Amino acid sequence: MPRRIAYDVLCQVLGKKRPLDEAFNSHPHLEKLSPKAKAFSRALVTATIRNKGFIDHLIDGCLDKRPKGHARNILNIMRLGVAQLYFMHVPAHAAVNESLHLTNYAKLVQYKKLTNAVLRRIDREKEEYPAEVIARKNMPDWLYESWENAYGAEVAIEIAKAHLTEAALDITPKYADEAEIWAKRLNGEILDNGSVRLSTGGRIEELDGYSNGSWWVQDAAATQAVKMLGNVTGKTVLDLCAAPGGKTMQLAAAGADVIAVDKNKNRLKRLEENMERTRVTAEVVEADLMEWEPADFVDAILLDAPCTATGTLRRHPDGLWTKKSEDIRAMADIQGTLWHRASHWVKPGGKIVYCTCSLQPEEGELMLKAFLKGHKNFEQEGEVYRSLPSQGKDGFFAAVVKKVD
Ligand SMILES: C[S@@+](CC[C@H](N)C(=O)[O-])C[C@H]1O[C@@H](n2cnc3c(N)ncnc32)[C@H](O)[C@@H]1O
Repeated sequence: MPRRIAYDVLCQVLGKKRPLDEAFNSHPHLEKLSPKAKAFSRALVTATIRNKGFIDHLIDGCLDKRPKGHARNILNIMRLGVAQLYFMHVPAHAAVNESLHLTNYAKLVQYKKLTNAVLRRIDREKEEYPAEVIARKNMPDWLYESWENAYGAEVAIEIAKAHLTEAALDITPKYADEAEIWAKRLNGEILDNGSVRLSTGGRIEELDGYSNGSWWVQDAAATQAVKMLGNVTGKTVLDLCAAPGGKTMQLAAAGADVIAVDKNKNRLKRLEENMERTRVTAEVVEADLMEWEPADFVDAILLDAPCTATGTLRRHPDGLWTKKSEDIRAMADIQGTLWHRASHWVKPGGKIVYCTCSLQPEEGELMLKAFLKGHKNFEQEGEVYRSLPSQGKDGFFAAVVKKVD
């Protein structure tokens, strides 16, 4: 059963470009699995997607040509088999036999012999590959080349290598001076920005301090944007593209009067739940920022714009295969429009922090350059913030601009 679910989810993600979290969590038979089987199923499909480029390289080496149409799904069975052999420490006989059973489930029994031959050959020829080789093969060329262009070859390969493992779990304590307490209680370490990095496994909801809202999950890099606004106590801050509310909670906990705007109802529901749990308040507005406007000017704005999210692929490796290079231009257009609209809503002397969790300069450094060129009534304040997964944080960009008149 766990492998069947992994197979179904893999077909959904690679075939239908459905997000992994959504496809996995909505699988109709998920609740029939024990917690252990559920964890195995999730780990298997994630390892397969994370290492798909390398796995396909091995499979392609055993095939004259890839099957077409529905038969293409046999590749997904082989992929899951190779992932078990290479990345899941499953004994070879179990990985192969379970994959052969899957051919019945997938109505692809005519490929049983081929699947057996491919998996046995890959197991026989199994060798240790350098991390660089696996990492590079896992990255689509368009994406890897964009990082080479932006950060140079040495950094690009380090970024790719960072994607071989899952990202750490960072939490933001509601009160900054409680970082030490939570680091001790949750067996974590305090990072240079004040986040606590957890080594504890298990369900987040069951960890000490979660249910009473003493902290929330937020990558260390993502905490930077709010900090760049400086002291927000008593200031009215528009939190644009706010859901599910990581930065809303940060702003509200720091004493700002927050107006949190987002157009996604479901994500706003999560924002409301998050605020209730952490006992912070904000005015919540469900609206499309392409049309909505605030009633008054505000002291400051945080624009956490929608983006390609190529900085969070360690957590969401499905993005490697669901995103395309054309998405960058489309996102940059939206980001430019949102930033331009926001530029009308801040008081003179007020600041806008623009941020994205993308590694693409078009959505970060180049977007800032274009904004400054087109908005002479704003000037950049301080240095930009740019983090990379190779530094152990999500890829993130943030810049502050100030309205000068
Ligand atoms: C990067 S996420 C925001 C994360 C959030 N700031 C946090 O810290 O938890 C981007 C958000 O932009 C929202 N969004 C995208 N386009 C929008 C629009 N035109 N109007 C309002 N919200 C939009 C999405 O619904 C999504 O929740």
